[in-house]
Amino acid sequence: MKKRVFVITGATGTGKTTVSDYLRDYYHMPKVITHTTRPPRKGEMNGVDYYFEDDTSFDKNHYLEQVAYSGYRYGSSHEGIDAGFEKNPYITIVLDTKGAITYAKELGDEAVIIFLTVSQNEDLIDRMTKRGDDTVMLQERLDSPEYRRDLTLPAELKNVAHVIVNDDLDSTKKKIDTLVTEILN
Ligand SMILES: Nc1ncnc2c1ncn2[C@@H]1O[C@H](COP(=O)(O)OP(=O)(O)OP(=O)(O)O)[C@@H](O)[C@H]1O
Ligand SMILES: Nc1nc2c(ncn2[C@@H]2O[C@H](COP(=O)(O)O)[C@@H](O)[C@H]2O)c(=O)[nH]1
Repeated sequence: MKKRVFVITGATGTGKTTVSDYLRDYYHMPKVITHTTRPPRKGEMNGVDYYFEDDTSFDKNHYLEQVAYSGYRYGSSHEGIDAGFEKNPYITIVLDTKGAITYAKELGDEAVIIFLTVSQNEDLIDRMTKRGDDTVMLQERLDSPEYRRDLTLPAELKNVAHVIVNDDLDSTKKKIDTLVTEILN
């Protein structure tokens, strides 16, 4: 059985975590917990949503890739990926588009890249506000080059990523079901 990592990418608020949680809950794909220096949002837990790090502890891990996003550091560790694959041949991870490009290059067709987008970018602000994002951090994020960059499918992922418009969650789940069936059979 060929190993696969389902990489969910796209702009903030497009629903990457929601889709990755769906793959974990309905397809029993272990979710790779990544590392960040960003402070936790309300309700987020260390070891569940992220490994929350400071600059010193962040540097102690061994990363397949790491990025800066809106002023904070994020990275996916070899240890986290290996731990996922020890449990199951199919795993899932949430990454920005820079990370997704690295996965596509490093892992080839072992990485199944799913790029999420929405029809109206304004909806993303609404979603993040409803999610309870801190207003100052939200504004910083909207002003960041990474946020703007991830609104568009990068050239490196054209003809590589499966693009899903996540306006309606039920229809997104159906598209994910079709894709998973296609890849796993
Ligand atoms: N199709 C949808 N319609 C409306 N709300 C949605 C939809 N999909 C997800 N959401 C909601 O939008 C919010 C953002 O979703 P989520 O946290 O999954 O996004 P994300 O891409 O992981 O964001 P980030 O990159 O900032 O972590 C959540 O509150 C989620 O419940
Ligand atoms: N390249 C990587 N991107 C990551 C990683 N962990 C999370 N992310 C992405 O960062 C942004 C911001 O995340 P948020 O939780 O602060 O909203 C988002 O696009 C995530 O997908 C990682 O290890 N590597």
